[in-house]
Amino acid sequence: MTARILDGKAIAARLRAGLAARVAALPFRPGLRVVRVGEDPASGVYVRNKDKAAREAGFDSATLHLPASATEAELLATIAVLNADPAVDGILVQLPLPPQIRTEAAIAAVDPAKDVDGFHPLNAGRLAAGQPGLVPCTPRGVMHILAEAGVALRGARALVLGRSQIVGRPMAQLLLGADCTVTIAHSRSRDLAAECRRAEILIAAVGRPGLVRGDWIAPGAVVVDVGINRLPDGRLAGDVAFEEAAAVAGAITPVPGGVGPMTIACLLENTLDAAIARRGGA
Ligand SMILES: NC(=O)C1=CN([C@@H]2O[C@H](COP(=O)(O)OP(=O)(O)OC[C@H]3O[C@@H](n4cnc5c(N)ncnc54)[C@H](OP(=O)(O)O)[C@@H]3O)[C@@H](O)[C@H]2O)C=CC1
Ligand SMILES: Nc1nc(=O)c2c([nH]1)NC[C@@H]1CN(c3ccc(C(=O)N[C@@H](CCC(=O)O)C(=O)O)cc3)C=[N+]21
Repeated sequence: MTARILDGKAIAARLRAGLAARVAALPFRPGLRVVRVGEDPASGVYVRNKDKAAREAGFDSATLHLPASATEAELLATIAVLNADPAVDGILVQLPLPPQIRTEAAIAAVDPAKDVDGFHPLNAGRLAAGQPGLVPCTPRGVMHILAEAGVALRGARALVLGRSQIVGRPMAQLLLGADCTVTIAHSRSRDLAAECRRAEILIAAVGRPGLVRGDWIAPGAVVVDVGINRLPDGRLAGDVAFEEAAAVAGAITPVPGGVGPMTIACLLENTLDAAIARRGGA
């Protein structure tokens, strides 16, 4: 048996085309601003891909670049200007930040109504409380992939590997909200392989290339690989050993071409949602 490949790149392209049509019908252009501090190399690709996708879909998109030596006060002042700018609907502060800046302070400074990353504690709290708000892009993208693949969520046993604020936790909240039976595993979990083998839906978000082996996967399971790891030879690899897993799973996302492009499409979706919530026009 060989797994169905869930083509995130194609799903993302369709999602972006739908967003572009909705943006074209608005009397204004939704505004997105990415704030980048310093030169984290992994962030470069992401920021460029995002800018291109945003412009193609008709968004007013720009990146503000502060030097690696910028102080926390300088970053907070930049965010305050964007919070006050009525043309700006979405603000994303690119992570990681240099060590002199507290990540929590930067996240908390963004107006929750413009927090298109969904990282602000108010939006994280809304998600945990089952209230509407801005949801982190990567987990939102995973939910789109599961929907497109026709995966039945109600009552399904889902395992989320990873408990970060930006991926694992919000992922688990969304699956719980969709009536999955959710387990969250992490670096202190006792028997990861056994936890994985119980899962009908397995979401890997750990940042360890090839950690999830083929014999950890239940036959027919749906495997979503969020991991994006740069190997020494320059290639990208997921958290799942793809060839082994694809021989056992029912469906699986590749890396690249899986969750990554969905993150960018959902950033645009969040920006459009934020723009409509702020200005009307739905
Ligand atoms: N596709 C996309 O668009 C995106 C992809 N990513 C990728 O997803 C991956 C995860 O990102 P992120 O959540 O930010 O990472 P973090 O490093 O913030 O979190 C990793 C999580 O995995 C757990 N973990 C680490 N090692 C192990 C292990 N050996 N066994 C079990 N659990 C482990 C950690 O446990 P503990 O809490 O105990 O430390 C932690 O909860 C990365 O590869 C990242 O590049 C991230 C964002 C977007
Ligand atoms: N505030 C903030 N929000 C983020 O959402 C955020 C961030 N900071 N910091 C960095 C991570 C990482 N991330 C990626 C998104 C898309 C791809 C992506 O499109 N990947 C392509 C491949 C790109 C390539 O070829 O390198 C793919 O998987 O097919 C990758 C990585 C968002 N992040």
